[in-house]
Amino acid sequence: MKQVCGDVTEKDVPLATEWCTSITQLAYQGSNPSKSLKVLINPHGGPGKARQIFAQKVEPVLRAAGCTLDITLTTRAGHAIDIAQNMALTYDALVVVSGDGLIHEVFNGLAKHATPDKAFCIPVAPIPAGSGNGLSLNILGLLDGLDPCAAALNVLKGTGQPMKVDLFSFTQGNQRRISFMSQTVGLMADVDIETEHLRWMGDLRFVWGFLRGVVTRKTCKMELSMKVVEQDKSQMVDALYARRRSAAKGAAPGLPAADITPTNDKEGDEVDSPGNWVTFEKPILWMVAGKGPYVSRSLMQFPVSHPDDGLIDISIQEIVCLVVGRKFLLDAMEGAEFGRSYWFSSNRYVKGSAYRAKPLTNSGVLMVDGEAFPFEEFQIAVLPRLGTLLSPYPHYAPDFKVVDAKGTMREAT
Ligand SMILES: Nc1ncnc2c1ncn2[C@@H]1O[C@H](COP(=O)(O)OP(=O)(O)OP(=O)(O)O)[C@@H](O)[C@H]1O
Repeated sequence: MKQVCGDVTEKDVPLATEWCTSITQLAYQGSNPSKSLKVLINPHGGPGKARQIFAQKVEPVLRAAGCTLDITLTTRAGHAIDIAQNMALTYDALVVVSGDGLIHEVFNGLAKHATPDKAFCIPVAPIPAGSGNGLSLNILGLLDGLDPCAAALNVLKGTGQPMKVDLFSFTQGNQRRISFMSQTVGLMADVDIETEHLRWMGDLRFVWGFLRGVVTRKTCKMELSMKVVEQDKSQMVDALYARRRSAAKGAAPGLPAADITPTNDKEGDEVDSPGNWVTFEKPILWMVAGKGPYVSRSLMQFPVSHPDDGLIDISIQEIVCLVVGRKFLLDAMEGAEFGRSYWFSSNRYVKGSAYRAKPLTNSGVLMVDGEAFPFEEFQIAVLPRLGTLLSPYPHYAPDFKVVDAKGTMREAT
């Protein structure tokens, strides 16, 4: 018998091959690591290191696993929309090396695809290379969410069972866009826009912008109409953990026609969604609505969010007789990365199936998924389970700590 290596003979080769295949299957949790991937890289995202991050930390991992890569460097804003819109539906996943802005473009491109329902079934996998990287943090958690190598492994392992996620239909005038993460007005939106030029600072720009906002402390006047489904904070925490345990899955209903124009009739809904309409018209410091616990490493904005409950979490920071002063805002920074502000009584937090927002002043900032939009009336409806993500878990990765009777934060059980 011919020696192959050391004591290994020809007859051992089939056995060794079978053994290697089993190890590979074990390592990749039953998913085939050799994938066909469309890769989008934004060379100008965040601190501008996306190209190096991909070449040094991500590409070697994907190539070693035998993946076929079709790589495009985006050359302008809007480029990723065009690519996703015209993409062949033959890829196993769409890998996005950037921050959340490019992910926003990708989902909007998929919505314009000739066959959007099929296009939305191609899973999207973020590789963190922007400033906020909220989606990556939500999929991989605080520890791994900013690690490009962990994100590369998620691409190889995560396609076994992609995670369905709700998206939002954002309508303004007769324009419809897809939002996947957040809509923000007031101080938090000012923070985003006023620190655009500080992308080189990475996510520290948000902390700097918040401190600056505390000094200027402007209020914001909006009329908010929310179709509220749940508003009891303790029950929302209980539901979070119950749902994580069961991680229920259902069928994706698809993208409704693009012309769901808003109606002014509060009784008549453009979508058949649950809940009761509630109107809120007090001056506020900010309103942030969206999905996914983290919007950046320093802020767990929606700690009780579920990927696919068909609802949007809405957080309104009220002004209560000037109690919300500068000291309060500075205190609010402590524990913000663990969602401590969720428990503040001045943080009105509800889950709804739709909402409308109408600015009552002429000037202000509206950010959608971190991108600036006209400060005008808009409407949001949830598109249940339309998006598909690669994720190691069937739920968002970050844990939410609860506050006990003594005000100490602890892990929820
Ligand atoms: N080649 C390019 N030149 C200029 N802008 C680009 C280019 N490619 C993409 N963009 C734009 O850059 C915007 C921001 O990109 P990205 O999300 O990657 O970074 P970021 O905003 O720093 O990160 P985050 O959204 O997580 O804060 C995108 O919305 C996109 O419109």
